[in-house]
This record gives sequence, C-alpha cells and structure tokens, in this order.
Amino acid sequence: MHTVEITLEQVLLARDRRVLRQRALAARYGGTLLSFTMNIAGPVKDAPLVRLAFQAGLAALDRDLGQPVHRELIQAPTGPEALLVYDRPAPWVKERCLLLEEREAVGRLYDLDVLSPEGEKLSRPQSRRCLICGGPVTVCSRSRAHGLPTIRARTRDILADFAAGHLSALARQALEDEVDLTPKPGLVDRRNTGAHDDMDRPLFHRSAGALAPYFRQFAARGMAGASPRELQSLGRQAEHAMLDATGGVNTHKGALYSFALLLSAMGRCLAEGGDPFDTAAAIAAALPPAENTHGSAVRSQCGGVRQEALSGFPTARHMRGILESAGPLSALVWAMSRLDDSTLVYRGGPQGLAYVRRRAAELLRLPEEALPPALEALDDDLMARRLSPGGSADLLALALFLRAAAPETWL
Ligand SMILES: CC(C)(COP(=O)(O)OP(=O)(O)OC[C@H]1O[C@@H](n2cnc3c(N)ncnc32)[C@H](O[C@H]2O[C@H](COP(=O)(O)OP(=O)(O)OP(=O)(O)O)[C@@H](O)[C@H]2O)[C@@H]1O)[C@@H](O)C(=O)NCCC(=O)NCCS
Ligand SMILES: Nc1ncnc2[nH]cnc12
Repeated sequence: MHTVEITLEQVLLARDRRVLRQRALAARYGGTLLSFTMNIAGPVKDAPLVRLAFQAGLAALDRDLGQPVHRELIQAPTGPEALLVYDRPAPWVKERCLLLEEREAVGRLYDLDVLSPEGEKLSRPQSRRCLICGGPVTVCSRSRAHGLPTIRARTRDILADFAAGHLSALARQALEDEVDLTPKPGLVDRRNTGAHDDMDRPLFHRSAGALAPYFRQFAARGMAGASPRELQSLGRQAEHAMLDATGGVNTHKGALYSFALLLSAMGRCLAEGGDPFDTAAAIAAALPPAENTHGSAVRSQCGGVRQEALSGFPTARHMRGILESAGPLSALVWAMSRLDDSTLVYRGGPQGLAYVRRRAAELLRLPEEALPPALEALDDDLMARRLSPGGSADLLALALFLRAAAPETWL
C-alpha cells in the first residue's frame, strides 16, 4: 500500500464533511453519536498500521458498548473514520470511550468524540496526555514542546507495539479455540484426547500460552525486516519453549511453523506493504525443508506443511470462507477431505490418509448443525485406528486467526 501525504486543506474538508454527516445522522436517528477517528500527527494519516489499530478499536467498541443502531465507515487518505449511533445516554457512551482510551497505549491515538442527540460534544474531565512527556497535551501542543519527528516516531512505536501484541493475542486465541472446538475426529477436544495418549486440552492451552510471546516477536521481527534465517532461529527457540511447556510433547510444532510464517509476513507487510500470503510463501521458500523429522520420513509420499506454506496457505484461506458460510466443523471436515496431512501418513501410511479423506468426504454434504453426531462416530473410529488429522486441526486454527485478524481490512 502506497502511503499518501495529505494537506491541511484536505484535513479541513474531511472535518467539514464529517460534521455534515453527523448532523444528518442526528436528524435521522436521534440517539448518541460517536465519531471515531485516529490521532495521527504529520502528513501521513492512512497506513496499514493505522488501519489495524482502527479495526481493533472498532472491535473494542463493539465489545464494550454493544452493537450500534447505525455504523458507517469511511476509508480516506485523511485516515479511517467511523460514525456510530447508539441507543444509549451520551454520558454512558463517553464514560466507556474514556476507559477504552486509557486501557492501553494505542488508546492515546484514538479520537472518540461523543455527541448528544442535541449535537453537544461531551468534553473529557481532564486534558489528554502528551504522547512524549505524559503532561497535558494542550500545554505541549501550544508550546510546541516536542518536534513533529519525535511525535511521529513515538506514534509509530505505539502502533507497531500494539500490532505485534494484538496479532499475538489473536493467534493464541485461535489455537485455544481450535482445541476447544468439539467434536473433532481423532483430535484433542472437550470430548476426549482423540488418537493421543500424551496430550489433553490443558496441555494445548499451556502450549498456546508458551508460544504467545514468540508470536509477538515474529510479528515485530517481520516489521523490522528480519531475514528468513533469523526467523527460523526464532522458530527453533519457540519450539524449545513449547516443548518445555509440554514436557517434550509435540502439541503445536506444525502450527508454530505456519503461524510463525504468517505473523512474520503480516509484520513485513504492515511495514512495507504487499500480500501476506505471498510474503509467507517467499519466507518458506528461503528456508530448507527440515530433516530428521516425521515429515522428512514421509516426504516422498506427502508434501506436508511446507508445501501448504509454499503455496501461500490456500487450504486455510478456503477454510476461512467456510467459517463465514457454514462453521468451524464444516471447515475442518473440508480440510480433512483433501489435505496432504503428514501426521496421517506418518501414523497410517498413504492408506491411512486415503481412509480419512474418504470418510470426511462422506460428510461434506451435511450442514454444520448435523455434523456433531457423525463426527462423534468418526472420532471413535479414528481413535481405534490411532489416526489424528493434526494438520487439518492446525489449519483450522490458522483459519480462525485469519477471520479474527481480517488482514484484508488493513493491508
Ligand atoms: C516444518 C516443521 C514443522 C518441520 O516438521 P516436519 O518436517 O515434520 O514437517 P511436516 O510433517 O510436513 O509437518 C509438521 C507438522 O505440521 C502439521 N501438518 C502436517 N501436514 C500439514 C499440512 N499439509 N498443512 C498444514 N499443517 C500440516 C502437523 O502438525 C500438527 O500435528 C502434530 C501433532 O500430531 P502428532 O501425530 O501427535 O505428531 P507427533 O507428536 O510428531 O507424532 P506422535 O509421536 O505423537 O505419533 C503437531 O505438530 C501439530 O502442529 C505436522 O506434524 C518445522 O518444525 C520446522 O522446520 N521448524 C524449524 C523452525 C522454523 O522454521 N520455524 C518458523 C519459520 S518462520
Ligand atoms: N486438537 C488437536 N488434537 C491433536 N493434535 C492437534 N494439533 C493441533 N491441534 C490438535
């Protein structure tokens, strides 16, 4: 994405347009109006990092204030904007906006103007704090205490730090939501431990917690332009941390590889633009396939996770679409019906993979709500055969992450 420098005149025109829309919405709905824009100093007001923070702010508003009666979004060179109407008292809305602004550093970059039904803008009880010194921003802006380069550098640091933490939290949540989804044939879930004697749900949650700090680092290192070799080294450190947390059990080795690639790629694209899936594939291609692993043992029969990465994660991307149109169980069944899953080949040979693909394909026509009984029966069958579609489970987590992160809204 090419960043654009805007003029003061464009800023003023955007503000005039916003005021006219606010009046139109007040006339149409009454209710309390929230105008959400970003406080970004300098001539570049619209960039991937800004959009990511803005999208996260919208999600936080939905979480803290509930669904508005009306919402409209504007994407412009002067920066992302949202106009929201709530059927709530203006002081109630303002109080929650102030809490949201204070909750984390990125809130300092949110401009949440609350207007009463009569058009009166609710003031804040005390001045906003300066990004640089923490004093009243009115004093610093009047005295020009800090130069624009300093403020822009601090703004970018806040946005970059927020992005890494936010993406890490979404990735961790996706891993936890995947293992909690039930019933999943042959896999660990709330019903049983599938075809595994050495893993259970608490172990997977511990594993996700151990990986979260590394997920943050992959995104941050990607933003900093780290090389594939550096990322691979970080990946090995993350694998060791996972194994330390699980007592040596391989819960997420494959998931770590996929998430590491995608998070590094998202970080790179947040800083430099580009497509995160193409970037992930390029990083994977720059690294040699692993040796002396289960995957290497069956590589002549199965492409495994590296092949999925080299192709830009097409399976996870298609699964995300199924999440929207049907649901997570349907997405898992679809993946099981076609994925080149090395865990199945390693455990049951090509015939084990073919068996799972065939049984899953039989379920493709069922609607999401009709799947649980059939999946419980398949679960009992795969447990008896010691077959575990761990690759499909990993890609379900990746699809859940893509739905939550929605990179198309900020890249
Ligand atoms: C690339 C590495 C993972 C090297 O591992 P390997 O050479 O073995 O690669 P694969 O076999 O191809 O895949 C490894 C795991 O990836 C999952 N997976 C398999 N097929 C696919 C696929 N087509 N698409 C996506 N993902 C796939 C699967 O992982 C899950 O299953 C594992 C748990 O199942 P289980 O059967 O219990 O496995 P084990 O415990 O090993 O067997 P048992 O002893 O229990 O019988 C678990 O890993 C899940 O995640 C495959 O197992 C990678 O490790 C690597 O190169 N790392 C170096 C560091 C690095 O480069 N990192 C980041 C780069 S930016
Ligand atoms: N729920 C699960 N059960 C077994 N292996 C997995 N790998 C990733 N998620 C898994």
